[in-house]
Amino acid sequence: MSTETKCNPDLVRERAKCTFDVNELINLFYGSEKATKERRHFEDAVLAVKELKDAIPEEYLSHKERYENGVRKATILRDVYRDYKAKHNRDPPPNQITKAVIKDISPFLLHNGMFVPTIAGQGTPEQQAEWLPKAESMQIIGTYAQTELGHGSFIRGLETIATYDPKTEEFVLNNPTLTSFKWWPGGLGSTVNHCVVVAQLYINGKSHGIHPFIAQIRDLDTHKPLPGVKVGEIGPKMGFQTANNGFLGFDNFRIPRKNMLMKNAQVLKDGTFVKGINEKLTYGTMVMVRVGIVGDCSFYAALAATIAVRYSAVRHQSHIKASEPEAQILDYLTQQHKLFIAVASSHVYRNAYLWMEKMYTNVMKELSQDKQDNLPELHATACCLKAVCSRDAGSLVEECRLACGGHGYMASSNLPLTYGVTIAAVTYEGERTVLLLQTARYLMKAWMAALKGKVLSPSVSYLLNSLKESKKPWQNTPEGIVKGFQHVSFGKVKAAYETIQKYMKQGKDYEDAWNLASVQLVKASEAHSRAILCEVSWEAVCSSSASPNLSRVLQQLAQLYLTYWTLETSGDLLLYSNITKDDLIILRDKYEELLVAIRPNAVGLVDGFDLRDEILNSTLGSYDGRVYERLMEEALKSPLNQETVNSSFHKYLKPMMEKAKL
Ligand SMILES: CCCCCCCCCCCCCCC/C=C/C(=O)SCCNC(=O)CCNC(=O)[C@H](O)C(C)(C)COP(=O)(O)OP(=O)(O)OC[C@H]1O[C@@H](n2cnc3c(N)ncnc32)[C@H](O)[C@@H]1OP(=O)(O)O
Ligand SMILES: Cc1cc2nc3c(=O)[nH]c(=O)nc-3n(C[C@H](O)[C@H](O)[C@H](O)COP(=O)(O)OP(=O)(O)OC[C@H]3O[C@@H](n4cnc5c(N)ncnc54)[C@H](O)[C@@H]3O)c2cc1C
Repeated sequence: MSTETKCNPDLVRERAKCTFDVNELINLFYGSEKATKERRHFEDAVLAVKELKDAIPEEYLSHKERYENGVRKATILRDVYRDYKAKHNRDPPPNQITKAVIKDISPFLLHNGMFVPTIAGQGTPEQQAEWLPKAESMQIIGTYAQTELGHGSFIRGLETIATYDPKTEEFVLNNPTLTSFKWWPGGLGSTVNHCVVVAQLYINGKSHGIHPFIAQIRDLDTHKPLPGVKVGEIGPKMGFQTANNGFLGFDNFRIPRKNMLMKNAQVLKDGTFVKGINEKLTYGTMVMVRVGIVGDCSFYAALAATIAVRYSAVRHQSHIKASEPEAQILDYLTQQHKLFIAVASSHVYRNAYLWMEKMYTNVMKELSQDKQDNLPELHATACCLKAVCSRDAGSLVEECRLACGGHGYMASSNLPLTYGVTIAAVTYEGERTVLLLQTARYLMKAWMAALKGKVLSPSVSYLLNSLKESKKPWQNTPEGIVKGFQHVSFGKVKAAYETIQKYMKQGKDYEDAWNLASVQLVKASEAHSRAILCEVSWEAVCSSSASPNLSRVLQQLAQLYLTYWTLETSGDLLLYSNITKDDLIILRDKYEELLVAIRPNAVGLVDGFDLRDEILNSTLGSYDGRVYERLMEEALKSPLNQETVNSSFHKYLKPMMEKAKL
C-alpha cells in the first residue's frame, strides 16, 4: 500500500479517526496474518513484472488488440504462478491480482476455472493421469463448452450429439442444427485447443442423456481448427471483452472412447452403457463454480465500495450548513445509505462463501464414500445464494457508480467495467430465475416433509421451528430479525405450496400449477436465501475472534445489513412475521443511527479490504485520494490528446464550415 505522505488531507483525517486496527481487520478478512503476508508477497511479485504494465488504458485498444494484450499478459502471469509454485512447492495464495493485470476477464479463466476442475471432478483416475498434468502445466489449453445457441438453462435439451461407434471404439460428434452450435464458452474464440464438450450420448440409436467429453479442436502446432471443427469468436459484449467467448460446431468429428469423462457413467468397449450412481453428478463443476461466485460477489462489492467511499471522502459538494465549508459528500446520510450497505454486504458474502465452501467440502468427502444424502441441500443452497448474491452485488456496484456522480460514468473510475463483469454472474453458471426455481423444488419437498413432522436438513430446519413459533412476539434484536426473515421464508414457502395445491384442486396438473405459482416460488427462494445470509453472517460476527474495538464495528456492519433488509422488505415482514409498525419505526431510527456510527470508520473499513491501487485500477478510488489529478492524467492519455488538430478537422469540419458560407 502507498505511504500517506502525498495523501489527500481528507483521507489522512479519515484514517486518523478510525477506531479499530485496520491490519487486524485485513488479517481477519483474509484468514490470518500469515495469509495476508503471503498474499501481499505474491502480489508484489506479480506487480514487479514490468511487461505486465499497460502502456495505455485498454479502452483505447481495438477488440482484437485488447484480446491479444490479454493473452500476452495471461501467459506472463501464468509464468509467475509457475515460478512461485516451483520456488515454494505450493500454489500461490488466494488473491485477486489478475484484476490488476488483465483488468477485464482472462482468456484462461475457463481453463483454470472449469476445464481443469471438470477433468479432476468427472474423470477416472486414468483420465486424470492422462490430461491433468498436461492441462495444469498448460501444454494443452481448454474450456468448458456446454451452452448452445438454442439452449443454456435447460441442459437436458442440448443438441450436440455424441454417437458411439463400437467398431472403431470412438464417439462421433455432430452439431446437426444451427441452434446446436456451442455458444459462449470462454477462451473458445481463439485461445483454446481442447474443450470439455457436453453432448447427448447415443448408443445404437438410444439416447443416454448428456455427458462430458474431451475434444481436441485445434492443432497444437499450427492452432488451426482440426478437420470437422468450425470454431470462432462471438463478438463484443457488455463486459468479458478479453474472455474470448466463442462458438463451436462439429461435423462427424471422431474422438476415442477414452475421451468420455467416465467417473460417473461409462460406455464399455462393446457399447454397453453403465449408469452412474446419480446422473446429476455430471453437473458437479457448475455446483463448485456457483459456490465460488458467492466469493466473487464479496470481492466486487468490496472493490466498488472502496472506490466510492474513498471518492466520497475526497469529494466536496454543497453545504450541510450554510455557515460551514462545502461538505464531504460522505457526510450526507443519503450517501452513507448508498455506500455502507455495499461494505456490509461484502462481509456478508464473504462469510456466506466460507460457510458454503465448508458445506461443499463436506459433501464432496461424503460423495467420495458414495454417500449422497446432502447433495440436494448443497445444490439448492448453492443455486439460491449464487442467484441472490450476484444480483445484489450487481445492484450494489451500480449504486456505488451512481454515488460517484458524473465521474462514476468515466471508464477510468473502473466502475462501468466492474458493473459489466459483476452483473454477468446473474446469468452465467445458471440464470437467476432458473436457479431460484431449482431451490424452490427443494423447498417444496422440505415443506412437505415438515408437514409430516420429519427431520429436515440444517439449512431448512427453521421451517419446522417457524411452524411451532409463529405466535411468539417479535423481538427487535439481531437474533429476532434473523428469526423474522425465517418467518418470511416460512410464510412464502407455505403460500407457494398452497397456491400449487389450489391450482391442482381446480384440475390443473402439477406442472401447470407449478408454472402458475412460479412467481411466488421464486420469491420464496429469495426469502430463504435472505434468511440464510442473515443467519450465517450474524453467527460469523458473533463467533469471531476480533478484538472488542473491531468486533464493535463488525457488529454494526452486520446489524446494518439486517436492518437494511428489514426496511427494504417491511411489507413481507408485516405479512409473515409478528413485527409491528412501531417495531419498524424503531428499526428505521436504529438504521440511521448505525449509518452515523459507521461513518467515522468508513475509510478504515474499505482500507480493510486491502485492495491495492493496481487492483482497484480507478482514478477515483486510489489510496492517496488524488482524484482530480488522476482524472486529468488519464484524460491526457486519450489518443485524441496526442495531436493538437485531428485530421477530421481538415477532412470534414472545415469543408462543412466552408460549404455553410456559400
Ligand atoms: C468450493 C470451492 C470454490 C472454488 C471456486 C472456484 C471458482 C472458479 C471461478 C471460475 C469462474 C468461471 C466463470 C464461468 C463462466 C461461465 C460459465 C458457464 O456459464 S458454464 C454453463 C453453466 N450452465 C448452467 O449453469 C446451466 C443451468 N442449468 C442447469 O444446471 C440444469 O439444467 C438445471 C439444474 C436448471 C435443470 O437440470 P435438469 O437435469 O433438467 O434437472 P431437473 O430440473 O429436472 O431436476 C432433477 C433433479 O435433479 C436435481 N439437480 C439438478 N441439478 C443438480 C445438481 N447440480 N446437483 C444435484 N442435484 C441436481 C434437482 O434438484 C432435481 O431434484 P428433485 O429431487 O427431482 O427435485
Ligand atoms: C459472460 C458469460 C459467460 C459465459 N460463459 C460460458 C462458458 O464458458 N461456457 C458455457 O457453456 N456457457 C457459458 N455461458 C452461458 C451461460 O451459462 C448461459 O447463458 C446461462 O446458463 C443462461 O442460459 P440462457 O442464455 O439459455 O438463458 P435462457 O434460459 O434462454 O434465459 C432467458 C429467459 O428465460 C427464462 N427461463 C428459461 N428457462 C426457464 C424456466 N424453466 N422457468 C422460468 N424461466 C425460464 C430465464 O429466467 C430468462 O429470463 C456464459 C454466459 C455469459 C453471459
